[in-house]
Amino acid sequence: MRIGTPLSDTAVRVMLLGAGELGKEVAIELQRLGVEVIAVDRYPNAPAMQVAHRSHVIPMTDPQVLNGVIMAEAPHIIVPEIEAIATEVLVAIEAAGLATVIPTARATQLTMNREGIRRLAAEELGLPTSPYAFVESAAELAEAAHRIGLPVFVKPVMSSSGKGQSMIEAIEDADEAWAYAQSGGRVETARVIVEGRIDFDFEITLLTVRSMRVPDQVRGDDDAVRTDFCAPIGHRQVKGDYVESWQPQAMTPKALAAAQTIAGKVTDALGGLGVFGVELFVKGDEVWFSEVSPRPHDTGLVTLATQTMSEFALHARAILGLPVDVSQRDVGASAVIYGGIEATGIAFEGVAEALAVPTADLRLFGKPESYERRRMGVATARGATVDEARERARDAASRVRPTAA
Ligand SMILES: Nc1ncnc2c1ncn2[C@@H]1O[C@H](COP(=O)(O)OP(=O)(O)OP(=O)(O)O)[C@@H](O)[C@H]1O
Ligand SMILES: NCC(=O)N[C@@H]1O[C@H](COP(=O)([O-])[O-])[C@@H](O)[C@H]1O
Ligand SMILES: [Mg+2]
Repeated sequence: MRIGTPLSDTAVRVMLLGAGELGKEVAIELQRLGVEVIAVDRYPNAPAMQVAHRSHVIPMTDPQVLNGVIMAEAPHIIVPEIEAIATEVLVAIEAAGLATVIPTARATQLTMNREGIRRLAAEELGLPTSPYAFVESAAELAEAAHRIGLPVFVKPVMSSSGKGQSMIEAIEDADEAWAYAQSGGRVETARVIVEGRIDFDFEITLLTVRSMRVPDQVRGDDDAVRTDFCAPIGHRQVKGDYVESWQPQAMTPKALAAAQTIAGKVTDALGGLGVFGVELFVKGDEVWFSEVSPRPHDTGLVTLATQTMSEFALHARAILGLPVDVSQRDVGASAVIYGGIEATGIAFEGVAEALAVPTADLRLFGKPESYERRRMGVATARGATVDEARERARDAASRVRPTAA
């Protein structure tokens, strides 16, 4: 793709739908390449808005309003960033040839809803997954949990970062899990997935990148797309939200091959260009598909410290049709900094102490409002071993103290 001058007739305009911490890093990478960036989210001063050329605050789940903003801005490329968008609008925009949706409108629609991607992966592609059922009431939930076998995970079909998610170990807890799922989704829907627990040794995100082969003339031809895999990222989740990640995660050659095969099949089926975060459970040589983000993944924040090109740089390059380099340079880790308090305009104490940890770096996202379990920043570090890097990242993160103004 030819890149023009931002804010002129030749500009390449990219619209981010969702302007959180992941979008902020993508926006910075696009800015570096001279792309005009428009950030959209549900609240003002979202992280990516602070580094975009302009921004819009709209309910992105309202089809009419979303369509209006897209029509007014006429972006060349639309980059969905969060699991709460009226994706039917993107389908129509793509069908009318008005913009390229990353990776494709269909992929965005399928992955926005756990039902779409789970049925594609398990029923169409035949990939191994946990046993599952979709239910629409507390009674159906209890019945499904009984059939699948306890413990089960209960999640709203449209949610992310563990919102509305719980694990139940007794049928009596079905009512509470149902109510929690209803309150926690990013979008109002009564549908819930019930999943049997996979007893894994560890879980990974396999960042998978679909990009154009060079030379550029072959654009438009299906064979022109190549798939690359980053080194596997290991992570630890608490209450369905990632708290720590590291790269690489050691695994057997057989498990790695199986992981790449699964990721290849899923991303081929979704199509388009860009980074995908393929979430997998691993036990010995065995691998299960969990879910996939058709965009950079939160656990992939570690790549800011480890790879030649972070997952955000890879996404920016890939969506512009530019070549990518997925090589890992260093062993590293990331650790999340939660708000811990409910307040607006908070301050961060201990930043100097955190950055005094060898190899440590920080991202403070600049979210205008903090709450207990809101991710407000992340610490990264490198090390001679994964253990050393994890220790350093955790140490750095723990030195940062969010405080009310
Ligand atoms: N069926 C399962 N078996 C075992 N663990 C599970 C299962 N489902 C979820 N988990 C655990 O909960 C975590 C979060 O689940 P999941 O990825 O489905 O939620 P999410 O809300 O989409 O989170 P995110 O948006 O951060 O990816 C998983 O990474 C895993 O640790
Ligand atoms: N697991 C998905 C994920 O990490 N998404 C990231 O979190 C933001 C929402 O944060 P918020 O809920 O604090 O506004 C999203 O915009 C995205 O950057
Ligand atoms: Mg997940």
